[in-house]
This record gives sequence, C-alpha cells and structure tokens, in this order.
Amino acid sequence: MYVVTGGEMHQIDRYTMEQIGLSEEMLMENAGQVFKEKLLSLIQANEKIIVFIGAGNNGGDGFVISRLLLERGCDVKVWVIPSENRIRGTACKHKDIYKKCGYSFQHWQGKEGLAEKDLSKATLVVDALLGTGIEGPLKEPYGEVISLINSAKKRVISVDIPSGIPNGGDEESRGILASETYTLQAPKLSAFTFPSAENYGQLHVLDIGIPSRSFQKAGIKRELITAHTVKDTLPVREMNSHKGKAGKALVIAGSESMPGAAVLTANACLRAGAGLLSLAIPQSIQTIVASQSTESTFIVLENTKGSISPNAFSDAISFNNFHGVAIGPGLGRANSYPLFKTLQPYSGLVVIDADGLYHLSQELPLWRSEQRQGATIITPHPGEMAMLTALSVAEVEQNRFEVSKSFAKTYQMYVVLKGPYTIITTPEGHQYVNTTGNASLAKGGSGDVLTGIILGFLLQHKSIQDALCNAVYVHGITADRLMENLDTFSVVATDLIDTLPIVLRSARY
Ligand SMILES: NC(=O)C1=CN([C@@H]2O[C@H](COP(=O)(O)OP(=O)(O)OC[C@H]3O[C@@H](n4cnc5c(N)ncnc54)[C@H](O)[C@@H]3O)[C@@H](O)[C@H]2O)[C@H](O)CC1
Ligand SMILES: [K+]
Repeated sequence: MYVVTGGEMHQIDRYTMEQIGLSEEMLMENAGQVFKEKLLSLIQANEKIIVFIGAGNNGGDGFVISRLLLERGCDVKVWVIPSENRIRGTACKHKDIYKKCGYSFQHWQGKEGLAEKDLSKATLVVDALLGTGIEGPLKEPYGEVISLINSAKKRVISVDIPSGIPNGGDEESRGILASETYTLQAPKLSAFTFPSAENYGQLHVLDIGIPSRSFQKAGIKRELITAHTVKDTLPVREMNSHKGKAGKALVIAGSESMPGAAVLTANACLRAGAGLLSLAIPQSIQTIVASQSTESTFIVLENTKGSISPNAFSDAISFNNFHGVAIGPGLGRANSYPLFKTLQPYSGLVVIDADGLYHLSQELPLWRSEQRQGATIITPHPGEMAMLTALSVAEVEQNRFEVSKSFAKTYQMYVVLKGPYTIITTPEGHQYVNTTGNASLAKGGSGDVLTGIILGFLLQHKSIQDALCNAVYVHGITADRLMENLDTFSVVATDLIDTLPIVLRSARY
C-alpha cells in the first residue's frame, strides 16, 4: 500500500481520469459507497448522524455519503458550509444528484444557527469539509465550524483526512480531531507526521478502485509495511542449515554503566535468528552479561574507566569472521572512538545505533557507501538524526520523510528513523512506513532490542530492505501483543524479547 502527499494524490487522480478513463464522478461515487458500507458496519441502528460538507470534492464525497445513508433510512442531517454557487465541478454534479433524489440540506449561517442544535443532538459526525485540496492557513468560516465540532466532543469520522490539517502535516493545525478517519485509497503523509497524526484517530484505508498503475506512473516510492508484505518476505530456514550458515553476528555494546544494553541487543539478535553471536564487551562486565546471555560467546576486551579501552580493540577482533556487526548500544562515548574507526574498512553489514551514531557524526563522509564495501544501516531516533544532520529535533520531526530521504541518498545508507511511525529509507530513496507498536515502547532498552532484531534479520534475509521492514514490524507487534495483557506503563524491553518467538510464528501464518 502506497503512502502519498496531497499533491501526489491529485496527480494520481488525474492519471486515473485522463489516461485510464475512470471518471471523477465514478471515483466519488465509489468513495461514498465504500465509506457508507464501512460506516454501516460500525454504527448503531438508531444513530443520529450529522454530515458537514465543504466546497470541494471532499464535500462532494459528503453528498454521496449523505444520499446513500438516507437511502438506507438512516437519520441524517446535512449541513453545507459554502453558498451553493461556490460548489463546482464533480462536487456540484453529486450535489445535484443528491437534490434530484429528493433530499435537502441546511446552509451554515454562523454557529448561532441551527447547526449547533443539530450537532448537540447528533451521536455521530461525518466530516466532509476539506480534504487534500487545502492550501495555506484555514479560512473562515471553516475555522469556526471545526472549533464547534471539536468542542461538541462527539464521535467524528473524517472523510479522507481530518479537515483543516495542513497538507504536509507538519505545521500546527486547528483541524478536526477525528475519532476515526477513513482515508481514500492511500494514506497521506500527514497521518504519520506530528502534530497532524494526532488529529486522525484510528486510520482505516478504503479502496475506491484507483488502479496501482496510476501510483506507479506517478513514481510513488513510499509504502506501508503490512502483515502481508511481512508474511511474503519472511525467509524460511533451510533444512540443511547449520549455525554458521544462519549468520555469524558480532555485537559491540555495553559498558559498566549500561551492561543491560549488550544483553538486550544480543538476546534479541539470537531470538531473531542469528546462528552464532559474539558479544564484544569490556572485561569488567563480562561476568554479569554472560550470566544473562547464555547463548552468546564473548570477545572480552580490556577496559578503561568502565568501557572498552581505546587501546584494546584493533587487533582483538577479526571482523571478517562475521557476516554482520552491530555497534553502539550502551557503548559509552568516552573511549570507544578508536574502536568505531576500525570498523569502517570491514566489508560486511554494519548496523550503527546509539553511541555509535555519535561517532558516526564525527566522520560521516568516511562512511559513504563508496568508501565502504558493505552496507551501512543506521537506526537513529529523532534526537540522533538531528545530531547527524545538524538540524533541530523539531525540524527532523516536522520533515521526517524528507530528512531521512535526503540523508540516505547523500550518504548511500539505509536509515531507520525511529518514532511512533518508524520510517525506513533505502539509499535509492524508497521509503517504508511502519504502523505497528505503541507507547509502551517509549522506554529505555526497546531500541537495543530493535538493533538486535535488525542484525538477526539482516543475516536471514537476502534483501536488506525486507530485513529492516520485517524487523521494525515484528518489534512493534511484540509491543502490541503485550498490550493484550499488560499496561503501557509496565512493558520492559526484556518482555519484547520474550514475546518475539510467538510473534514471529504468527507473522508467518
Ligand atoms: N483520492 C481520490 O481519488 C478522490 C478524492 N476525492 C476527494 O477529493 C478531495 C480533494 O478534493 P479537492 O476538491 O481537491 O479539495 P478539497 O475538497 O480538500 O477542498 C478544496 C476546497 O477548499 C477550499 N480551501 C482551500 N484551502 C482552504 C483553506 N485553507 N481554508 C478554507 N478553505 C480552503 C478551496 O477553495 C476549495 O473550495 C479528497 O480529499 C477526497 O476527499 C474525490 O472523491 C475523488 C476521488
Ligand atoms: K475531511
């Protein structure tokens, strides 16, 4: 499933109409039909529905939805915000069809009019005020209508997008606070960009019949990770596999103040399929780490002031014995730069996280793909991305898609930008958005687990992007699964590792 900007959606609509020959009237009718079906499956028989309609095609969808619900005998009040002569094109055609079927509507005349009364009696609001055609700051009377709807605190279902949110989704908005949004054909960027993502409520995607060819022709390179894509791309372990063939992983992690990071990364990596796992850790934490990661083997390094000594590293490890390396969780920044540097010439996969990203920010050009034989995968949270790009955290948050794309293309790396909707970007600029996971992941250690799963999966998959997509998806699902029995406050990173085997099993079937 593709993820698009408002502008791309218009381009896709145009191709569908002009080149494929599906008319806008038909697409609008389809939108109304699927919306109505979805709505009827979720509402009570005695629901009192109020529909708010704007001037553009989002309002046109509102006319189709109102007609179809009235045809089904639903109790529907329809309020149209612009004067009738402002409704043009396809929306006007569907307004006329609505009227010719014998149905009427009320005109908005300010909030003191009857709309407020109808709203107070309604049990459900359908928001068909504004869609992807919004430009610039919200104009009146839409601001006033939206404030009225929001303050009524009803169940609100938005058509396509919550009305009033900016197209990029990145600016402060006075948009509708929807309980649910039924988006048409493809989720829009604003559903995954804060603060607008918070306006959406629960997101459902409705197939209105726009062919995938229209998306391909528009060159859309953003997709959603779904249960289907994961199931189709999760590899199966061959019968004649052996531990060496299943991937030899090296994790360089941990320090006296953060020994747990090494444990979490190693154990997650093993649970994600690594055949053999070596942990490179400072000598002073070896006993404690070994007691909690039974299956790991160890490369014990000299330590200085609680972390790996700057002198100990270069000849202690032969990187080429490993298929992939993860570096960074709990490493500490003070002494580990020389160690980080020795990894650059290594020809295998390198996953860089946490303190490893700090070192990377000091010598970024050296890690461009043409300077390395193996692929580099980075797993920053927005703060670390800000450090790597010299932007503010707010700038990263507001332009998550663009910032990660530009970084991935410039440095030819795979970027896993973590957050409520983690975005994976390939060096070619293809992007994959993850929707699994929940607020319980906002806790120390969950990133270490993800790094471990990523390394484990990289060693099982042929395609790096599939490995990354599948890793972030299952990581999120483990948290979702834990929510069946636990509270968001209570989940700890070890729970994620313990749940991973069950989640992996069900992701396959
Ligand atoms: N995706 C599809 O294939 C289909 C989508 N449909 C729906 O069409 C809308 C997009 O329609 P469009 O006419 O382009 O725009 P809007 O309805 O969002 O609104 C345009 C309308 O709003 C006025 N306006 C613009 N900016 C502002 C502002 N800042 N404040 C107030 N008013 C503003 C402008 O003057 C216009 O009158 C899409 O979201 C879907 O819901 C179709 O059903 C066909 C298939
Ligand atoms: K809307």
